[in-house]
Parts: sequence; C-alpha cells; structure tokens
Amino acid sequence: MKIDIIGAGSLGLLLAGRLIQTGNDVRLWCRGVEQCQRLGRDGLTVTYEDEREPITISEDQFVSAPIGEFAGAYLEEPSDWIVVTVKQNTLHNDLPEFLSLLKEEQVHMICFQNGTGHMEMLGGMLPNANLYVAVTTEAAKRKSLTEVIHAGAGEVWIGKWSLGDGQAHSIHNDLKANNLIEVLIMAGFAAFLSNEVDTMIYRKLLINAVINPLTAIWRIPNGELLSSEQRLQLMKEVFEEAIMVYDFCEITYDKDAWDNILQVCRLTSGNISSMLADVLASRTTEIRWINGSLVEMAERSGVSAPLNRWLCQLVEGIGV
Ligand SMILES: NC(=O)C1=CN([C@@H]2O[C@H](COP(=O)(O)OP(=O)(O)OC[C@H]3O[C@@H](n4cnc5c(N)ncnc54)[C@H](OP(=O)(O)O)[C@@H]3O)[C@@H](O)[C@H]2O)C=CC1
Ligand SMILES: CC(C)(CO)C(=O)C(=O)O
Repeated sequence: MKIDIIGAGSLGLLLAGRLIQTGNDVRLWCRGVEQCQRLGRDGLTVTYEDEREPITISEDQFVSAPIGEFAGAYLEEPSDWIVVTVKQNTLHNDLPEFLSLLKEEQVHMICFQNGTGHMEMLGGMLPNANLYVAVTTEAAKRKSLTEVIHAGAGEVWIGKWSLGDGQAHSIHNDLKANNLIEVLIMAGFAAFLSNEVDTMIYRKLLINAVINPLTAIWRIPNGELLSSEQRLQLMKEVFEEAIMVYDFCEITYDKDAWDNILQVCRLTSGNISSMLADVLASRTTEIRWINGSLVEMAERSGVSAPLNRWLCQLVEGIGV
C-alpha cells in the first residue's frame, strides 16, 4: 500500500517504521529540512523499553521530504492513504497552507490527533475528502530525529468521519478502510473498525482532559496523580465538570469512566503525559482542543465549565 505520513514525530515515526518493515511504500513528510536529511542518511529506528529487537529501516526503504513538497507529489502520484500525525496546533495553523492544493481531490485521509475540532476544520477545507478518525492508546516517544521508542502497545480504532448523507453505512463494508486495517494488523498493531468512533473520541477526550493538564501543571508522571487525596480530589472535580458538559450535550459515556481514568493512570504510571512533554519542551500544548473543547461545548449548551476554563488558562499561561 502507498501511504503518505504527515508529521515525523513520535506517532509518525512509529507508524512509518512498522509499515515500512511490512512492505508498504511510505513517504514521510517532515517539517524541518534537517530531519529529512537525517532520515535520508540514517534511516529510522523503532526501539522498545523491554528486550525486544529494534526495528531498523534503512534510508533506501522509504522517502522523506519536506512538507512543502507534499501536495505536488500527491497530485503527481496519489497515495492510497494520507495519515496525519501532527499535533492539533500544526493541523489548524500550518497544514491548511500545505493541503490547499488538494481541495478538489477525493483523498483518503486518517487523523490520529487527541482532542476534538480538527475533523470539522478538515471537512470544511477538503470537501471531497474521505475523512477518517483514528483513536489510539498506543504510546510512542520520539528520542531523536530518526529514533522513536514504542513505549506502550495499545489499540487503534478507526471510524469514518461524518457519513454525511444521512444513510446508515457500516464502516465494515468500506473496502479501503478494511484494507487499511489489514495493513495495520500486518504491521503489528491491534487495529479495529468502529461505527461508534464518536464514543471513542469522547472517551479519550475525558481521559486527556483530566490527566494531561494536571500532570502538566504539577509536572508529575501520570501515576503520581494517584499519590495524594488532594490530587485525586481535583481530578474528580475536573471529571465531574466534564461529565456535566457531556450530559448537557447528550454525549454518552461509560458508567465506569472515572475508574477507567484511574486505570489509565496506573497503566501509564511512569509516563510523562504529552501535555507535560510539550510544556517541558516549551511547545504549544493541545489544551485548546482538549479542555478548551469542553469549555466550548459547555458554552454552546448555555452552561459554563469554569474549572476547565481555568485549566486552559493555567496551561496556556505557562512560559508566556
Ligand atoms: N505519541 C503518542 O503516543 C500519541 C499521540 N497521539 C496524538 O497524535 C498526535 C501526534 O502526536 P505525537 O506524534 O506525539 O506528536 P509529536 O510532537 O511527537 O510529532 C508531531 C510532528 O509533527 C511535526 N510537524 C510540525 N509542524 C509540521 C508541519 N508544518 N509539517 C509537517 N510536520 C510538522 C513535528 O515536527 P518538529 O518536531 O520538527 O516540530 C513533529 O515531528 C497528537 O495529536 C497526539 O495527541 C495520540 C495517541 C498517542
Ligand atoms: C493517555 C495519556 C494521558 C497517556 O500519557 C495520553 O494520551 C497523553 O499523554 O496524551
């Protein structure tokens, strides 16, 4: 399968490494020229935290190029799938410029972002595109421009974004999506199709809305959220406000959603959350598309979500 991956960060390198290893034709689109040159010289490596052998991909097994060349290359030689693995802020602020040439195209594009808001934006910008959402519990950490650590195996759930014509299609009859799942499974991912990807997006949003800002503000690994009553109390208050917003917006959530968040803290106890990692590296965080989405959803329903608003302001104020 021919696959374009936009964003050679943690998730992008992980997907690229596994997909190239299993024989797919991957083009990896980077922000920086230096990274393209390093990938073109050294190839890429996926390593593990246990004793598993690393995956080593040599430079001649794939193409890496600057994002500015992506649209031209796609128009000349379209791929089967465009996989988007940039962060939300890049997707909203930078990608429109690079994707505008594709606005008439019927691309198949799949987006791996945490948070919400990006699919609506892409839907408006690429009206003919077939847009898909991936919700994943994989954990990847880029170690250098060419090396990524696969820090935790999870699942990848794929759904079609907005079927649009009001008819009840099942994604299980979608040939392209089935092909993608096959390719991901061959590459070693636990990948599934879902007709209820919305439920998954909002389940993940709840997890990220509670864990990410608090770990970023307190500068602690995920597991340490559970280490004091005071921290648990604040987590619970953020959770309850988010649930109140879900109730107003008629978004369904699991009965054991709170226990599920505690379980994620335990399972990822040594992890630095992506938001804390962004704060530590002085990068823009995804808070606007996580807790900020909850604030907007609340406002649209005529209620307020003051705790989530505060969290947005606290995180956005770090390092300003
Ligand atoms: N990592 C994980 O385990 C998981 C991540 N996610 C979600 O996936 C998304 C990606 O996360 P992650 O991979 O961790 O993020 P990273 O920050 O590791 O990677 C983002 C990549 O996008 C690149 N980029 C920035 N601007 C551009 C541009 N204009 N054109 C092309 N590439 C660009 C960055 O380049 P540069 O480094 O040069 O700035 C970087 O390589 C996020 O929304 C995250 O929430 C979801 C689940 C798990
Ligand atoms: C689940 C969690 C909190 C794991 O660290 C995550 O998705 C993130 O850090 O963004």
